[in-house]
Amino acid sequence: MIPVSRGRGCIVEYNHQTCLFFLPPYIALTGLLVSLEGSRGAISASKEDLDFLSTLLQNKELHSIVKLHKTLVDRVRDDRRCSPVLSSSMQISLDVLEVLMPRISLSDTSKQLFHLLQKPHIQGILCSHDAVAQKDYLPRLPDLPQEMDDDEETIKIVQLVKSTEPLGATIKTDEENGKIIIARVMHGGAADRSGLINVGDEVCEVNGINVEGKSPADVLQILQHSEGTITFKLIPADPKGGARESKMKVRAHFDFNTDVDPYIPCKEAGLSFNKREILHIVSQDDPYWWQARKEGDRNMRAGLIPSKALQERKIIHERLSMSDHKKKSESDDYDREDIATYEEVVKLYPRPELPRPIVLIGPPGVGRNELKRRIMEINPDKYHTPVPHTSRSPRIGEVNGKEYNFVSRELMEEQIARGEFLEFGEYKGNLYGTSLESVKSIIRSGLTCIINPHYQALKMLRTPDIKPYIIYIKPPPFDTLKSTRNAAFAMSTFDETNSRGFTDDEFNEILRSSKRIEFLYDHWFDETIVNDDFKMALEQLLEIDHKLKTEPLWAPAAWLQ
Ligand SMILES: Nc1ncnc2c1ncn2[C@@H]1O[C@H](COP(=O)(O)OP(=O)(O)OP(=O)(O)O)[C@@H](O)[C@H]1O
Repeated sequence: MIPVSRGRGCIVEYNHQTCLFFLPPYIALTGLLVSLEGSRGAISASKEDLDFLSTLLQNKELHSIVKLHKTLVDRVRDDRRCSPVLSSSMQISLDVLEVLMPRISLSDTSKQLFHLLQKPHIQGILCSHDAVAQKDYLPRLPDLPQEMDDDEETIKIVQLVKSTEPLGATIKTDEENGKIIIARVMHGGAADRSGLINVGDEVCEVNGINVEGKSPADVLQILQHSEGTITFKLIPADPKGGARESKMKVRAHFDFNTDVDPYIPCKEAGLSFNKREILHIVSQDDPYWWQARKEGDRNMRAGLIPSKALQERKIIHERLSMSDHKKKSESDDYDREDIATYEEVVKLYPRPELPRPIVLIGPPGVGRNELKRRIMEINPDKYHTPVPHTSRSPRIGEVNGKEYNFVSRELMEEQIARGEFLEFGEYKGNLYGTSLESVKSIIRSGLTCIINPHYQALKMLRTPDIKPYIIYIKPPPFDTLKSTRNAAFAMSTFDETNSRGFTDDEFNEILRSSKRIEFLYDHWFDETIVNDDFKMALEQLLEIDHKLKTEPLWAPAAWLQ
């Protein structure tokens, strides 16, 4: 008779006596081997089979697997050892990356760790760990009431302990049958964490009060007046399993105030935010109202925000009504193609070998050139600006590639037609321009490229192969603009000879043009510097550049795809 093992016990027929050992499986393996060797003569099997079995039972790998299995089984049994030590390993890894960033050049180990932590599969494991670890089943609830309806199979009774935290679910009247149903469950809220309340569940009773025929406002009143435990009697919707939380992060391109929004289905469930804030979209299940959290917000409950489609509709509607009220010339701006709502973003880590170029955008005359000139003067080995191209002939003393790249008019026209120039123009019969390739070659050289192109060049620059960091140089209000420029005897850039100060009309023109640039492009600005005090503006620019080289910063997700 060949020994057999069943489950964790082990039945061994040995000398026609049946013994039942409840031994750890790996010890049982040894027992089997002993019994096999001791009863070879009594077993009616070929020597070949017995040798095979004996070798198998001695196999080290088999012993290791059985041992591993036992360890896992023991751990799963022991609840305390299974609970996660933390649920924010992803955030910790990001913190570690930030700490490591300025130190990667110090040792190979920190460099290795820095690269390892950025690997998608490591981040994937950490994310999955946190998702599992964050499943919070607290608070512990009292026992369920004894009495149950006859049709108890279709009813579920959910008890939640009332706290200061909102329930995190909204209700509505079902249009077809007039019943109260769960309309939304906010991700991370108390209802969601309970895992017991789902969208579509029909509410029959709240704290023993039948809600049939009542309005959502009546039910809300019951909830507000209840103390301690809230008991819901629900008819479950089709159980489809909880929706998984999305990991999408977006930058908002508009302000949203839940208190003044006329369309939001439940103000209390809304999430107000400001333009440029980073939002973590946790659910897009509803076509009109997404659920989101603010990035870095410790409050785990998500709030309602308008979906991209809803916000686009709002913007189109606003533009149409504005253009109805304005003359054509005034409404031109509102024809801009971009309908900026949300942009998906990811954190972009600095790459010392490929520094991101700094692009200074602003109205002509605001001081971009002066800022660029001064930052290059302070650190000429670090910052470079592209050498422009021209079709004019070199003057005495001018060197090709230094003041200008001198090219023929035909070649420059061909390159312009192929879209290879960021910007170009004609002055006194000669073409001048900055090529995209000249920007790329500075990036490749490891230097920081700094440029101050016309704002129309932004579209061409904002691409994955350039990854620009766009800084908007904003003029201060009229009085400050005028007083700072006059005090510095600033030369007007509107005057071709550059030999006089700015006029009031020119200051107004700077402000007008800044409004237009903001309207058209402010969703692309990574940062804004108000150029009132020049020294402070320069300091801010240097700080931004330091941040750009040492910190992971949000950038369009499309750049990494
Ligand atoms: N904060 C400031 N305070 C005083 N003067 C300033 C300040 N910033 C710039 N200026 C002066 O304003 C003038 C115009 O600046 P600059 O040439 O840099 O403008 P710009 O934005 O490059 O305009 P353009 O694109 O038309 O050349 C210069 O004389 C500059 O020294």
